[in-house]
Amino acid sequence: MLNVAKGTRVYVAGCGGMLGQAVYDELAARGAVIRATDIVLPDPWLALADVTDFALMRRELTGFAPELVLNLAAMTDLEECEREPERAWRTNGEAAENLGRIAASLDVPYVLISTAGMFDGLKDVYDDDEPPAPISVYAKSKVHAESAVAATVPMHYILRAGWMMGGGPRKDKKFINKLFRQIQAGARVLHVVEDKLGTPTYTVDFARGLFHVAESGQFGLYNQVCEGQANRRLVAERFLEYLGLAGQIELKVVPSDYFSGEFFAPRPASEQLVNRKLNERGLNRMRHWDVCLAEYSRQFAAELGKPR
Ligand SMILES: NC(=O)C1=CN([C@@H]2O[C@H](COP(=O)(O)OP(=O)(O)OC[C@H]3O[C@@H](n4cnc5c(N)ncnc54)[C@H](OP(=O)(O)O)[C@@H]3O)[C@@H](O)[C@H]2O)C=CC1
Ligand SMILES: Cc1cn([C@H]2C[C@H](O)[C@@H](COP(=O)(O)OP(=O)(O)O[C@H]3O[C@@H](C)C(=O)[C@@H](O)[C@H]3O)O2)c(=O)[nH]c1=O
Repeated sequence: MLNVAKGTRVYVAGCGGMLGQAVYDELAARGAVIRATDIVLPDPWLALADVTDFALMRRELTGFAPELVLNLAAMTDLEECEREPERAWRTNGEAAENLGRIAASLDVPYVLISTAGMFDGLKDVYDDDEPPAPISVYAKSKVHAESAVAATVPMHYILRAGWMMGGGPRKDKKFINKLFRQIQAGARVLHVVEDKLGTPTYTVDFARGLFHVAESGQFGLYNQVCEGQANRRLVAERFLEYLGLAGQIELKVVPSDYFSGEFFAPRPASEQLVNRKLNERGLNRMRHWDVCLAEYSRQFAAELGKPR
């Protein structure tokens, strides 16, 4: 059985983003030998490698001789995916499949990160075995990745995350940092939707859980989200509270139509997941999202105190 510890060789594609930071930190804490690559290089421990270049990735992986391959690389801006569907398809779909094939040819396990956002949202909560019904280019590309990897890579783990929170003010590209940037710019009112339901997922917990699953030898597809469920308004409310700004900044609830210009990609009304399989197999290491948000918010509170 794989034990990710001192000296274990781990290749991480797409490690320059939100989740990449937490994965790198976890691997570094374990003393693993890491090759972390991306197309953006915000840190010196990253090297350049584009996952859509099959020949390059084959050289990368063969040369490094990993014991485990993680693929975090994706286009995660849903609007960009709608605008550039071919690039989204190549990056999120085809490249995920190709990396899996290379890992399989090297006879090592492959971890692919997938998303809660691949359902039509007509149900309230989705467990691991619900058939996907993607409604956006992003979601369709991720469904392709899931099914191709499941069909062609024997030693695969596919882990589905929900609304990701992580990476801090420097790397977080999603809801928390989008709110924070408005706060930093002096907003006294934040407009937030209540008609989108999801399961926040803290990258720190996700990374720890990922290695726990990858060490289990129980290959397959898993939902891996924080405990509890939420809507965007609730997350914003708790975030303001943890920043000590409740009462100072107004939260105005608006329908999703309010954002139809900025966030024009279709998003399901619900992308709430439950970790049924992780629970059944005793592999669930995820805390409640609110506990995680309290912890995560400290990075933003510290930033508020700094001179700009
Ligand atoms: N963020 C979220 O809310 C969620 C994310 N996920 C999944 O989690 C995984 C990790 O994403 P996350 O860290 O959150 O998002 P990020 O966008 O922060 O990280 C993804 C990284 O992949 C990079 N990337 C894009 N294209 C390529 C390429 N061709 N070759 C190599 N790297 C590339 C991105 O660079 P660049 O910034 O230039 O695009 C980025 O640095 C992804 O598979 C994503 O689909 C699942 C659910 C929710
Ligand atoms: C900035 C802002 C957004 N919103 C809402 C509108 C919209 O529904 C949503 C957009 O925020 P985000 O960009 O964080 O969310 P989004 O792009 O929907 O996040 C998705 O990312 C990809 C990668 C996934 O895999 C999905 O599962 C999902 O997590 O938040 C507000 O309500 N108020 C605001 O001030």
